Amino acid sequence: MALNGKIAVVTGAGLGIGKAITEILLRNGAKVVLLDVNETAGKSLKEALDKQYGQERTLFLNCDVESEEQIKAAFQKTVETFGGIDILCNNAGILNENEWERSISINLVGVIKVTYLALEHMNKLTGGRGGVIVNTASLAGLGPLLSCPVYTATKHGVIGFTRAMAAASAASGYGIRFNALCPTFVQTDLFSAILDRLGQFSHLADATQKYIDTGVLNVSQVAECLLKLVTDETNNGEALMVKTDMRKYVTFPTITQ
Ligand SMILES: NC(=O)c1ccc[n+]([C@@H]2O[C@H](COP(=O)([O-])OP(=O)(O)OC[C@H]3O[C@@H](n4cnc5c(N)ncnc54)[C@H](O)[C@@H]3O)[C@@H](O)[C@H]2O)c1
Ligand SMILES: CCCCC[C@H](O)/C=C/C=C\C=C\C=C\[C@@H](O)[C@@H](O)CCCC(=O)O
Repeated sequence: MALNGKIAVVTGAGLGIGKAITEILLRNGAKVVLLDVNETAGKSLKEALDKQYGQERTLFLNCDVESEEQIKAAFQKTVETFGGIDILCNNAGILNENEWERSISINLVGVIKVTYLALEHMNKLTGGRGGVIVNTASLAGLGPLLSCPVYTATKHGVIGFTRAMAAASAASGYGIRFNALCPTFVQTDLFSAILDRLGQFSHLADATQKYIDTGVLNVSQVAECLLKLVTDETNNGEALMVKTDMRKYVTFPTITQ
């Protein structure tokens, strides 16, 4: 998929991995709608991007992925402004074992809500032009992160949802590819704040450090892998594992093996 003229929506675009995803999509020719609950971060990034790319290439909308109403309004505004949606990056997420229900609501339910509402605009069977949806999961979606069991569960759910949607889309003719991005630790605000977010598992901070010692990515390294999942049209139903020393498409058990 060439990105020139394509319309992308990125959730959690204001900071961290979402900001890097936004920037790499812009660099490669897409127009990007930035959705974030953090209005300050979103407006600040929009201001900076306007100077670099012009005001017409981006749109910032304050949107909480927990709110169906706000998501609907954001997609309506996106279609009114740019004419459609080709790429969706479900990136917004939190890590907070103290607020585990909210973690589920944002990391998993939010991905499902945004995906289902985007289908109304992207699905070829309902007048859309197809495209690609990439969900930011995590290495914790492939194996347990012992100090964050609910976060681990949300990311396992994101990968399962992504792979099932990829199969459903292919079998139904939606014209939409679905892929999951599974990075290890990445230097962002989420990562920096984790010692206060482990809740009843705070005693496992030292054990967690042993995982962290395997390496920490920068956001640009993650964005490069996102670009691959978006542009390589052979990628559907993939979970791309990203570590500091390797990238690998994960293989999963199948019903016949
Ligand atoms: N940092 C890591 O180590 C790491 C590793 C693998 C995967 N991830 C995942 O990457 C994604 C981005 O994380 P990050 O590290 O860039 O975090 P971050 O905290 O730096 O940025 C997350 C962004 O999402 C926004 N956001 C949070 N809740 C939201 C909501 N309800 N609605 C809309 N926007 C919301 C925040 O305002 C923020 O701008 C998350 O899904 C996270 O689970 C992070
Ligand atoms: C404490 C910071 C949390 C950041 C959250 C972010 O999503 C990063 C998670 C990073 C690592 C998770 C590691 C899990 C590792 C093991 O369970 C391992 O079995 C994973 C399986 C994949 C593999 O290494 O082959």
